[in-house]
Amino acid sequence: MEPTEHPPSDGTVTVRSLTKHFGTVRAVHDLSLDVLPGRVTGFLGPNGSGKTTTLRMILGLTTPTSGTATIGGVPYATLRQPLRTVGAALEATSFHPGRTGLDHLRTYAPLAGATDQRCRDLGDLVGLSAAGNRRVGGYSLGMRQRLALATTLLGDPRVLLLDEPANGLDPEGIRWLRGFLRHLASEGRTVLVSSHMLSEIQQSVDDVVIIARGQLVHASPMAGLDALSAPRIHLTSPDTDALAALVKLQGWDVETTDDGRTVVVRGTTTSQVGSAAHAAGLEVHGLTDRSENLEDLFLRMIAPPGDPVLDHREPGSTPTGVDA
Ligand SMILES: Nc1ncnc2c1ncn2[C@@H]1O[C@H](COP(=O)(O)OP(=O)(O)OP(=O)(O)O)[C@@H](O)[C@H]1O
Repeated sequence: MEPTEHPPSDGTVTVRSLTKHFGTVRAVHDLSLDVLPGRVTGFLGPNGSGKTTTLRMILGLTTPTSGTATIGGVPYATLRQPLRTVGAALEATSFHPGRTGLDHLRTYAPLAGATDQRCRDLGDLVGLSAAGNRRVGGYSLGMRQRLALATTLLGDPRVLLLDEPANGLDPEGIRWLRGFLRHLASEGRTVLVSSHMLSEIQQSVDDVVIIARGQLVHASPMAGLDALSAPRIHLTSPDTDALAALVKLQGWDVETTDDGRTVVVRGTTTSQVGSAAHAAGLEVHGLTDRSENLEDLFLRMIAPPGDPVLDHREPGSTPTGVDA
């Protein structure tokens, strides 16, 4: 490797108030986030939520309406050796069908300063060694994804931006990808992986950024999202204030809904709350386990405002910044 143009730790991707309008379509709106080195960050959102547009703006392929995106403190366009700094895979279909996988890597190798040996090593690394001499036109979608990944690594970049890399991979392939992304982050790289499915990436990411309709709805370490989906019990009572005070006294997390009629308790079970209320002589009219799994939580976060089924937001919930 030639000397890099930034200190090794400086692979942070910083997005500030990034906005993109395509005519009347508001693709990305006032988006701010930090993607940190040494971690895998999941960039989640439903179809059309603005993930690809954001990645394209980070890569200087789409001009923002307003806001900034930098890599190691500078815009992509001003990087001296972009392919040695950032490896990006935006789609897995733009390969010449007549070329072999290995020849595809060889075509891009000079731009990234990679040797022929590195092309062969990368083919092996992504599990394409046997297929390296076959024409890409005959590759499955999963094989194309592996080839796209190998291409992003040609310049040994510090930052990887991967748009839906799990698309088309079989379960074994997804498991392989998880380990591979973790390995890349353990080498100190910044790894940003987009997906529209939480279940696809939840086991492989350290941090999670969720967007919907072009806007940030949640950003935290994965553990923060796990904590939000912790058991949740709803209690109704003629005296919610006394009930909330009792629950607080027990050391459980408590919130009261905006209408003041329901106390939401976390970190305990229905029987424990019921017993505590009974022992304190408090009247309880309703005691319901409203726990939700991670997928439900994700669906609720990305639901359109006013969705009758899904839009029952947490009391006091607001978008947060990644605070790892
Ligand atoms: N070049 C363009 N011209 C007009 N509208 C666009 C353009 N590119 C994206 N959009 C619109 O911007 C919005 C965000 O699209 P984008 O592709 O960024 O979403 P995404 O989250 O990547 O979706 P998916 O998961 O389906 O790939 C969509 O409404 C899309 O139709």
